[in-house]
Amino acid sequence: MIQFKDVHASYDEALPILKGVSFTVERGEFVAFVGTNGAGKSTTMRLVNGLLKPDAGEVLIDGMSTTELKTSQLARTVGFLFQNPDRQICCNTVREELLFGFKALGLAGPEADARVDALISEFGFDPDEDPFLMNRGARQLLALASIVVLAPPVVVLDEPTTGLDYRECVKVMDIVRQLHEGGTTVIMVCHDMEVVADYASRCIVMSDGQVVDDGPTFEVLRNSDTLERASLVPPQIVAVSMELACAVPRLASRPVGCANTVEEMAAAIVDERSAQ
Ligand SMILES: Nc1ncnc2c1ncn2[C@@H]1O[C@H](COP(=O)(O)OP(=O)(O)OP(=O)(O)O)[C@@H](O)[C@H]1O
Repeated sequence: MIQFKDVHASYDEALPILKGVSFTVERGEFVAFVGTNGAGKSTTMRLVNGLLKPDAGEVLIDGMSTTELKTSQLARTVGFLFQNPDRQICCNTVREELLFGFKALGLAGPEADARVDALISEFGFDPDEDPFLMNRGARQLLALASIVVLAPPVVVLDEPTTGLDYRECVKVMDIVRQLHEGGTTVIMVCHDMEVVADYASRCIVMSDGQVVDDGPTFEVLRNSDTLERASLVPPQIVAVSMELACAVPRLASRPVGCANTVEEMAAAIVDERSAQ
């Protein structure tokens, strides 16, 4: 469980970045952090993995403050995918890259080798390929695989789909979904509201270093005040159903005015037509 209690944080104490952030993420949740550029989302992620410590307040991981936990202890609990995979990749071959985390944590050995080999075949990697010659999507997959292989109970993903085409995005996010279904807690910063809507069950909205909304994803993404306050554009189907409900008030309580997905909207339109 991850708990932020009235957390204040900065890179330079004269310029506060987080201004009293509080939330709790329970084991097994899939939470998306959204908000405008500079809202403090990545800073919040750096506090989760202990790269940054709070100026005031507390960040607790399973009840232990990150100021007391050693970096190596935190690294075993929280896997971190950087926004740019090139900040993470440092080895000359895919196999070495996947073994790197085990070596850094002092866990190299036959079991680690077996896990790496299994993952290489699962992801379809060439173990001898130079990661720096792989394309952007493949490097992102490798960076994600280097976390998955360590099986941390929590993964933090800072904009995992930025710079990926649709096919690569689905591939990366399907792996994240499988991780979550296997019991991993997922915390993700994401600017793509379609991805947020498709994968996260809870959404925390940040603006100017504070949490301005926190709740089930579609409740948050259908809240006009939140959307305006954090300059968010909802997923297209949500936008269409909200527009319909606004333009024709009787539709607000009908499925067509509440549809969140393509499937729900298609079924709602069929219902609406057969009710006429
Ligand atoms: N390493 C750093 N040193 C100094 N200031 C920083 C550093 N990283 C971020 N900041 C500043 O902290 C503020 C919050 O940045 P942060 O990256 O947390 O926001 P964000 O919500 O993740 O934005 P984005 O969506 O653009 O990544 C910004 O004003 C940013 O310039």
